[in-house]
Amino acid sequence: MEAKLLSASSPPSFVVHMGTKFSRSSFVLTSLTREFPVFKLHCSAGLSKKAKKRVDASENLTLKSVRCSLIRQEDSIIFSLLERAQYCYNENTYDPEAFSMDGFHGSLVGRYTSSDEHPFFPDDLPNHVLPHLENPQVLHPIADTININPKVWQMYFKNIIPKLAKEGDDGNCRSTAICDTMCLQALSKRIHYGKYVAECKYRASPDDYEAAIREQVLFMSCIQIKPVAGYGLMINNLQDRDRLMSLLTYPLVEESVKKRVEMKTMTYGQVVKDDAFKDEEGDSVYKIKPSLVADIYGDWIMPLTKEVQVEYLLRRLDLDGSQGN
Ligand SMILES: O=C(O)C(=O)C[C@]1(C(=O)O)C=C[C@@H](O)C=C1
Repeated sequence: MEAKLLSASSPPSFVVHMGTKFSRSSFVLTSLTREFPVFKLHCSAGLSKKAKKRVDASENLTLKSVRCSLIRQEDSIIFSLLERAQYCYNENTYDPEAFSMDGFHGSLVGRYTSSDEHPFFPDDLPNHVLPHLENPQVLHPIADTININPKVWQMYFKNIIPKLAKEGDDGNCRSTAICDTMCLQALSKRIHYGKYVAECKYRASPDDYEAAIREQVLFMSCIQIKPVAGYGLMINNLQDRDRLMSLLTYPLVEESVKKRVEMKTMTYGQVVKDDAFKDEEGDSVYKIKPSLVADIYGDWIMPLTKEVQVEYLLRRLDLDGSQGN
């Protein structure tokens, strides 16, 4: 991958070019505020008319296979966090005024066409560069309307970066932008996998889920439509309100996820060179605190994954009674 840090005058921004043999495209990181920088994606190349239809036939939708995918994604998340942790906060990365380049309009190789990728800026998407890869429709079509990336973005810059990156500036704005992109994409993908998890759970126990979904939808309509007259009904449904969440929550699985990511972070993040890299007591030195990643999973990644599951399930039944797949 060719990577260059460029800058634009309109709008001023950070840019990473990613060239492939098919196209030359790039990625722009701009910032509206210091806390919550803004990525912008553009792409100029178009689809070839002769391109063959590409279909992904590899899907295997069972809770076991989806959980295997979540486990594999832990590696991407841990590695991208480890990469990001080597740089300081680097405020300039997020400052649209810090660099400028006349007439630049950046773009990134076509992403977000797959059902397991979610754009951070859906209104500003580039044209596809590569022929579209069709995924089998395994989710209810309502899945396309669920995108909680604004929360992922906020969580990353507000809750993860301050704990992950040292304060200060080491001048590596380009690498910082690339690492942020990798982290955000890995986190977003993992969290939105909640749609697949939810679909598996629904298919395994449709009656239980349907009852819990209907109760929750009823509870929500009570709050919205009859906050006072429906008070008694609300109290009854209050007990049911969390039924959907408790149905899809597996505390033991969550504990083992946290334990596993902590162990993986110890393994992948251990500084392995010679004794010089051990601290005074001779203990191992880690690039990031292993418990930090376990905490990020426990406090953010798994709760947001569950939020996606709830969002999906609430829309999974349409109220006319017709269902998806
Ligand atoms: O594995 C599941 O059943 C999931 O729903 C995924 C997940 C997770 O985010 O890792 C979320 C909720 C469960 O309590 C356990 C794990």
